[in-house]
Amino acid sequence: MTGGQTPVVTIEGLVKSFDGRTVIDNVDLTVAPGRIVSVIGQSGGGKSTLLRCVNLLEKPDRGRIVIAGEEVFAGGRVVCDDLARLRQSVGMVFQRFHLFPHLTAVENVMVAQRKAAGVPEKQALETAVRLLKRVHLAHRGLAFPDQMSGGEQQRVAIARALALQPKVLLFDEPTSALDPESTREVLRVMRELADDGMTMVIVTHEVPFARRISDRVVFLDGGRIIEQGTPAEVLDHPTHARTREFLTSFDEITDQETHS
Ligand SMILES: Nc1ncnc2c1ncn2[C@@H]1O[C@H](COP(=O)(O)OP(=O)(O)OP(=O)(O)O)[C@@H](O)[C@H]1O
Repeated sequence: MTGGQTPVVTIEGLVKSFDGRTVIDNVDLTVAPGRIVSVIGQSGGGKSTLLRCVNLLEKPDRGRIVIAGEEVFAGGRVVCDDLARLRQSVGMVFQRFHLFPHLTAVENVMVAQRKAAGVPEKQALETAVRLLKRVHLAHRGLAFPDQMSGGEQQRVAIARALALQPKVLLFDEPTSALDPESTREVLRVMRELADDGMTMVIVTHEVPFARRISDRVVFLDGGRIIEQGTPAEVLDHPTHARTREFLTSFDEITDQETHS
């Protein structure tokens, strides 16, 4: 339910193929303001491709995408006249942080604001300092990426995305390259963003985290949404055999880790 508010993300009948192989197969998805949607599923199920289509890093074959009321893809073509502006509205946090290695944390958060949004230097600096504080990195502003842990780098990447005042943040497995301590730090920041009302779509293998944070969980398999619902519906009472299989394999991995 969107409660009458314009959805931040609307996807209708999305189709994407690579080399004649369909990897997103007629997907519909709506994300209302302030909602957290987690997308789970087996490797290769199309989760990253789905996210990358939302901000048109991948061009879909068919379907319709509307971001905050503005149609950006329809009738098989991009209808957004300003992709840079779209990518400000639709922030993305990747598995590997993609920071500039020759820039400090502060500079990494400033650079997108300066280049993409033309923000004056003083204002970009103030925003960077404020956002590094928000991700609990006030003390690391002058560090370069290779002097930071993976969790610190990922939090800088989150601050960088926030600096462009996105309407929605897309997270593509943000913790899968991190150790447990770094994972905890990043998940804490994501939970705080959720508490502050940020709209988020999260592709994750962290099922317990998805359960805690999400309003809705979507199970994507073979490019199709097999089922979706509240975390309790999808994770505790899955109706589809593929979802049950996925969750069982996940439980087995967790058990092995717990007992090793
Ligand atoms: N640029 C590309 N060219 C060709 N095939 C691609 C491309 N990107 C993705 N694919 C294929 O599309 C399918 C879906 O990939 P995708 O990365 O979206 O899945 P995923 O669910 O995110 O997987 P994972 O959990 O392993 O990241 C895979 O079979 C993948 O090999």
